[in-house]
Amino acid sequence: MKILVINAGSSSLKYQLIDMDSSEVMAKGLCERIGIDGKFSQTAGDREIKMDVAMPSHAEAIAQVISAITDSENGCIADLSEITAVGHRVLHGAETFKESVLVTPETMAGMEELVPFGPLHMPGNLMGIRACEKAMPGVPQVAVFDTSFHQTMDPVAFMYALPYKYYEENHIRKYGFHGTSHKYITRRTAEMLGKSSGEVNLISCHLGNGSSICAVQNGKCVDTTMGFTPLEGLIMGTRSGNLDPAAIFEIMERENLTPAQANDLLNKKSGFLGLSGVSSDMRDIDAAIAEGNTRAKLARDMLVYQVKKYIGSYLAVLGRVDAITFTAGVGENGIELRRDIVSGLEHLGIELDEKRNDTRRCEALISKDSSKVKLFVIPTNEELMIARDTREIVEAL
Ligand SMILES: Nc1ncnc2c1ncn2[C@@H]1O[C@H](COP(=O)(O)OP(=O)(O)O)[C@@H](O)[C@H]1O
Ligand SMILES: CC(=O)OP(=O)(O)O
Ligand SMILES: [Mg+2]
Repeated sequence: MKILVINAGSSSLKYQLIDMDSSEVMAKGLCERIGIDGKFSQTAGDREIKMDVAMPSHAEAIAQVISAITDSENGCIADLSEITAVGHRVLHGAETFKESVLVTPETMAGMEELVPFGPLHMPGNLMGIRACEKAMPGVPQVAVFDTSFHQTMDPVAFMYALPYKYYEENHIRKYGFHGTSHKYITRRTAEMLGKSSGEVNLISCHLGNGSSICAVQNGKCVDTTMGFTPLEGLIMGTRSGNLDPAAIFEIMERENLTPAQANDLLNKKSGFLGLSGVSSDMRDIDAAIAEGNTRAKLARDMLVYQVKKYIGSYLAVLGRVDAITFTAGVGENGIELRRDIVSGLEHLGIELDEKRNDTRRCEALISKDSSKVKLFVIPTNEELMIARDTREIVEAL
């Protein structure tokens, strides 16, 4: 069974074509700068494609993906009919979709209603589904939600202390995101500890362009840092993370901003980019720090401080913690960042092994043998999780 997995972001689209029988990733690629100019790359075995392609919307990106995987020279399948099903990452399931679902006219209508809950991601997610429907009519498609893994949170963790009617009537509450990644990290961490998922307590740190931390008890999410949207929690590439809402009312009044402009300010102009004035990208932040940029250093120090603070609070929530796992672009590559996050936590049984920590982008135990809490780096694999859910739903049809 060959499954195409589409992970559509606000301005990018990652994809993998996976042969589920052999677990082989037949092709893997990335469409970047959708809506700006358009850059495309794909690897299929030892064959590579890299080119500039105009991609005004996600529809052109999907067309490019299809053309690349079926390319006679550098592709990996002769015809689209080889694809059994398509799995899509969808940002927001809210309280409507607690688990992955088959895409039907009804579920599609339900997802349309959630666009206001995820204005940066949902339009691209849904456009990706529609474009695949058009290119592969009749091929089953499955939606896998970033929110699903967090559905096990208790109301004490997910409620906001707003007038209750906003929860009852408008479903305003914490949902949490990166759930597919946190679920994968939970499973892999359990495997590395020689435990079943249901036995493991961990703190999963997904630190990328978007970042979130998840507290997992007996394999289930009990709390997470992102909220109603992926804006809450940690400082991120362009997102502010937590702040006093009164601060934004003050700015809105002062600069006469509309709610949409304020949303844009917090989601796209804040975080590392807004603080440093340099970039949203951690590699650029590191380079700026090396040149003595104090605002870039402040942004990085804030991330370290905030992750440390959440680790402390989730240790309190969980009681026993078997492991802390780092994943995503910054978590997998940030050797010094990981060191700084866990330094000073030795009294809590968290002991980093500096030599083991000298690793990037591969699975590794990075704590000392004497460390009560094990520390791991595990590259995330959202695409594999999406493919597995897709197979399960399609096989049950
Ligand atoms: N070698 C590296 N060292 C430090 N940070 C890195 C490295 N490689 C990638 N990153 C950072 O990872 C982030 C992107 O993470 P990623 O998980 O790919 O993001 P997303 O999926 O949210 O787009 C960027 O800030 C990037 O700078
Ligand atoms: C939910 C979210 O923030 O996703 P990403 O990290 O891909 O931006
Ligand atoms: Mg990501």
